[in-house]
Amino acid sequence: MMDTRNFDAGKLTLPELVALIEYHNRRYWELGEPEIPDARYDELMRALAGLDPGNELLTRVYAPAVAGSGKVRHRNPMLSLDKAYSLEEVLKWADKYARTPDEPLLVEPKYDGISAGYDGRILSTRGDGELGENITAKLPLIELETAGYRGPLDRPVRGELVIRDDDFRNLYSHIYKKGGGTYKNSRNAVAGIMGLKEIDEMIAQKAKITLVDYNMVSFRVRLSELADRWEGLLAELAALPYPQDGVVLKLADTAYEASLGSTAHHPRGQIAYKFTNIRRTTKLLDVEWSFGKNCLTPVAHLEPVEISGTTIKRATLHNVQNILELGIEIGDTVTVERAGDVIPYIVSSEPGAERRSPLIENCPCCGTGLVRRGPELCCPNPDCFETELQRLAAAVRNLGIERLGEPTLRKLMENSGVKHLADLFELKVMDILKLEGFAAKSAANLIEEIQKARVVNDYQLLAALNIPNIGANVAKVIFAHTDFAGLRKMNVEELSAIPGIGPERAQALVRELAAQSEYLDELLGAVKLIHAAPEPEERPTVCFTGKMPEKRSYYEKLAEAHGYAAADDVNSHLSLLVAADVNDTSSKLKKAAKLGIRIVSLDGFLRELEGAAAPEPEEPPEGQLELGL
Ligand SMILES: NC(=O)c1ccc[n+]([C@@H]2O[C@H](COP(=O)([O-])OP(=O)(O)OC[C@H]3O[C@@H](n4cnc5c(N)ncnc54)[C@H](O)[C@@H]3O)[C@@H](O)[C@H]2O)c1
Ligand SMILES: [Zn+2]
Repeated sequence: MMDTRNFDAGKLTLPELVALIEYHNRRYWELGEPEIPDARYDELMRALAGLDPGNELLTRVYAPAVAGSGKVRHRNPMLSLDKAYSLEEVLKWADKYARTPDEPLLVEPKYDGISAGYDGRILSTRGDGELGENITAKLPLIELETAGYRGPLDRPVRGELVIRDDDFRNLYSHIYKKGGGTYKNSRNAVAGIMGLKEIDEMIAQKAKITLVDYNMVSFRVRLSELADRWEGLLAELAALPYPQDGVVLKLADTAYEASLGSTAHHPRGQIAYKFTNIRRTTKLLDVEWSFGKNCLTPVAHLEPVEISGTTIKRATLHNVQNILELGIEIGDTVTVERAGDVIPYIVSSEPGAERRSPLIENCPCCGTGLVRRGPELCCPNPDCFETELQRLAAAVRNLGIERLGEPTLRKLMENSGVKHLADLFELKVMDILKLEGFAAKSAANLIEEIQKARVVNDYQLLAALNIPNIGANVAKVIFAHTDFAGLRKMNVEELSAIPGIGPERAQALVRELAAQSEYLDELLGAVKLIHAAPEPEERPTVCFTGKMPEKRSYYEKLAEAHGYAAADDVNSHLSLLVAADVNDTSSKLKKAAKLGIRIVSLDGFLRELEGAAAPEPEEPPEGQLELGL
């Protein structure tokens, strides 16, 4: 294979171009790990268009793999967009179709996620443009945003599935995907989450996905004004809290736009201006290992470089595995990406003339030999000061104690013998006054804040134990099934049976609850616990019977996501029996009929969950469903 990164697109032969494009398609769409910036990829596409205008690679529409329940045929194809990389190219496109210099145009954000359509009943992805993937089951996790509305997906719409920048910062940038590593950007995270088969995994990953209507933000501009307003429009769009990789321009006269028709690849009356400056190359000056609550995170120090208006000096390298995979060393030339609001990160590297390894063997704090845990490098010393500080700071955040940041915690640990959360509750105003920078009033306020946190939700306290992958949301799921005393008695098997927990979390919980048992006793003695989670019995119960297209557990989790409790047996307390085949003669069906329990078909139940009162669809050919958009 030729060099896949350093090529001169204009000098490649046709077979070389095709091979390179196919290679990068695979990296981008199947692996979610592009090796080159989009603009470089599009250089290849342009070269191909020059050499072989009829090549089918030019018109093929791709989509990331998602876990759906079947194919959906779009009534109107969902196409891609033609691309431009400069204002000149945009103006050239507009001049071609404008009927007068004042032709009205719409300027919209180019949302960077997965294209999807909802017809009021079925949610599907773009897929290859004609056949999409049915992802209706994921509806409960998706919120619609359109002009003046944010809420459940309750109307037909075509738009982009994205993770809002604020949600990404809060939820996803720290989440580890299956098999290690974090989601590097919002687009990868949407694709990753939508690729999960089990809805409980999505819930456990706190999936929060927004379907933005393409029309939600749309500036109307005359062609004659476009050049003058261009920079201002870009700035205004960039300030919106959505991941974007460009700007979409459309002819505003929809009838005229439609009359121009489409190529097999894109509508003629629309074009995407793609940002090209989200990736820059610079030099890796050093790697600093910063402490986290469990492990060390490598942070790259860079020769300052400007990316879309911001000077970047640091970028995350995620973890040691990522460093090894990138083959990165200090002194290398690195490509840095800053997409949306995400912490800048390094995409690739080229060896520098003088290079040295960024890896370390001993803890920079306590000198203990570091160990690998999955993709991470961790200090195994339970008394390592910096690690303890991070764990305490995380616990303080979980309890929502205000005014107690890392610098103050550091001083408290250094001067007042504080080690754990429980020690904080023992602090007196005098202890705070001893620290530099505290007056009587602020010391008293801080103590008051700390004391307030003694009344605490059980899920906050569990999250404060810093057990890997057991955050507040997962803890809430657990306490919907048990309380703290119950939890401490549960074994791996019982815990794994809780939807959304699974064997790995269950093992970590059992191991850590035992390891931290003494500390936990002390902590429980110091706080007043609130058990606010709903009792499972209060929820309507549902039982499933018969052979279903997906695993039974899948439907149970879906039901649970809608507030049902799943039941294994039919008894008089059951609210609902869902049958794959209502005409079956299973004992569950007979029993339910005898007890007068409501029985519904699986399809009927799924529709109830979606809240759509649409009539039973006619059986479509080859299991394909028609999408009415
Ligand atoms: N870097 C790589 O190695 C590599 C490899 C393959 C593909 N790619 C990138 O993927 C692109 C091809 O993907 P694509 O065909 O999905 O194109 P695209 O995603 O760049 O643009 C088309 C899509 O934009 C979306 N869109 C967002 N906002 C919109 C709005 N306001 N109005 C209408 N549509 C809107 C729609 O989903 C539409 O299908 C290439 O141009 C390239 O940039 C990169
Ligand atoms: Zn250490």
